[in-house]
Amino acid sequence: MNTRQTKRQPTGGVRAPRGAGPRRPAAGGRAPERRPAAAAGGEAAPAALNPAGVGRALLTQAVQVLGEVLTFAHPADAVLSRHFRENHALGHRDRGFIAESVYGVLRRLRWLRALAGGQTTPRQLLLAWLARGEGWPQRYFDGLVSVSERDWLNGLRGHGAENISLGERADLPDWLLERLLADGDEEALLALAHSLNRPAPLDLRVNPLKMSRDELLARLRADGLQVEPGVLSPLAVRLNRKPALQKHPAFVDGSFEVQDQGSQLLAYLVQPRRGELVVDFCAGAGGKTLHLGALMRSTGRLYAFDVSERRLARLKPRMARAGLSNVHPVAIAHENDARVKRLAGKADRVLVDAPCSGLGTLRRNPDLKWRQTPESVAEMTAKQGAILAAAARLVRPGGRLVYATCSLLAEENDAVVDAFLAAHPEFREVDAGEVLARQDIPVAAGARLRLSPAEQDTDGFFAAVLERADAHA
Ligand SMILES: C[S@@+](CC[C@H](N)C(=O)[O-])C[C@H]1O[C@@H](n2cnc3c(N)ncnc32)[C@H](O)[C@@H]1O
Repeated sequence: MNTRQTKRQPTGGVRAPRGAGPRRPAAGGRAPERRPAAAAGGEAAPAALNPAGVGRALLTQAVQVLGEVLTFAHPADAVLSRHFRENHALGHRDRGFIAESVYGVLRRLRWLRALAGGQTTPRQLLLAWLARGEGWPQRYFDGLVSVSERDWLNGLRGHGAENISLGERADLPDWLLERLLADGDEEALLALAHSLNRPAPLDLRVNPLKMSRDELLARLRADGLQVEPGVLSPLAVRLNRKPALQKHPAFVDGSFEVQDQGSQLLAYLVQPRRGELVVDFCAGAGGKTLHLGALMRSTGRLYAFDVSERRLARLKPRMARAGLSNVHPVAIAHENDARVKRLAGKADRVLVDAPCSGLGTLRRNPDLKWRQTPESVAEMTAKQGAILAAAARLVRPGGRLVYATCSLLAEENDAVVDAFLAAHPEFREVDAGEVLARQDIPVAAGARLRLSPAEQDTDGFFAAVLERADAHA
């Protein structure tokens, strides 16, 4: 189940430095500066480090973590977080090397296996990633690998793209490839797959109750950060790097949150007004709740439902930091809980940010493509239909219901909405693109919002806006 960009990141920052601090050879083949011994976190001596600053011990550690991640028993970010907690003396760059290597292999796993051929060990996958994905020249491996590994790596370097299947080039399992290729456009599929294999940028959402976007931009620039206003969401700020921001005074005082720009558009589809009764049905740790509460200027009542008490517990300090007094977190047992039914027909607006496969967030969670299965997706779609139907009962006549996922699969998106509309003639669909255009949000969204990293450089999102007929209509 996916909770999107609300997770604390494995390296200890608000966002992971996936893709930060490159250890590739610099352009022209110049090796990066050797870092000081003190930054090596656990390495024996600077002499043991290669020009990329990696020694045998660090490489072995990365292989060990990768081996655990590749069992797919736990999400990759949880495995990494645990490893870093247990090895708290590890320096920032070493954490970066381990996290980037693990995510690099996860992103390109099928391609790496095709290059390496046959059964591959985690160590072989990691070495193949460094040689072919990161572009390490042979001399970087001196002292790190055995003679036979060196010969094996040399063999890999000559391996081209011939005889590589579409699934290997796209780095997707066959079942997912088939679903995403439903319209047969291989070029579009590869563009999407490649965009999903790039690390995501870091987006912030300014809290309009605390400061304006221009103020936040000025403040971050004064701190030497390169920031730009987001092009989609009126509250978004995009950074070109991923600094650890959780101790930044403007984060601590609730002036901003970390939130993907695509995710920010969902609150504008709900479009809550001051004084209304609004329900965030699957609130989790409150990524969207905080945005909705701020758009309501902390007035009215905003219920934050979720079946996970643990996630709702993470919402509480965030609400306090954001200065919101209109949010009411409610842990429910299931979508038909009595605490839900009490609000039947009373809500002005309901958001269903449904539990989903999370396949739109592969830039951040590349292991999901290997962890999800057709069976897990089928289970999810049944749940989504049940949650949407239960949430719809809360909507008052004339009220609005927004269904959203961060999935790219039609069965979790259009199929759920189409089935709902067929069974609920009292609801009609409203054009999502028009709802956004009326708020001066320039997204060529279409009747149903569809965002993808290939098109908008956001996570993959889907949303449909539904309205219940007025009692007098
Ligand atoms: C995509 S996540 C929500 C993310 C959240 N809205 C945010 O912006 O951070 C889906 C959430 O649905 C919750 N969930 C799963 N089954 C549910 C149910 N039957 N009723 C309500 N929430 C449910 C999960 O616990 C999870 O937190």
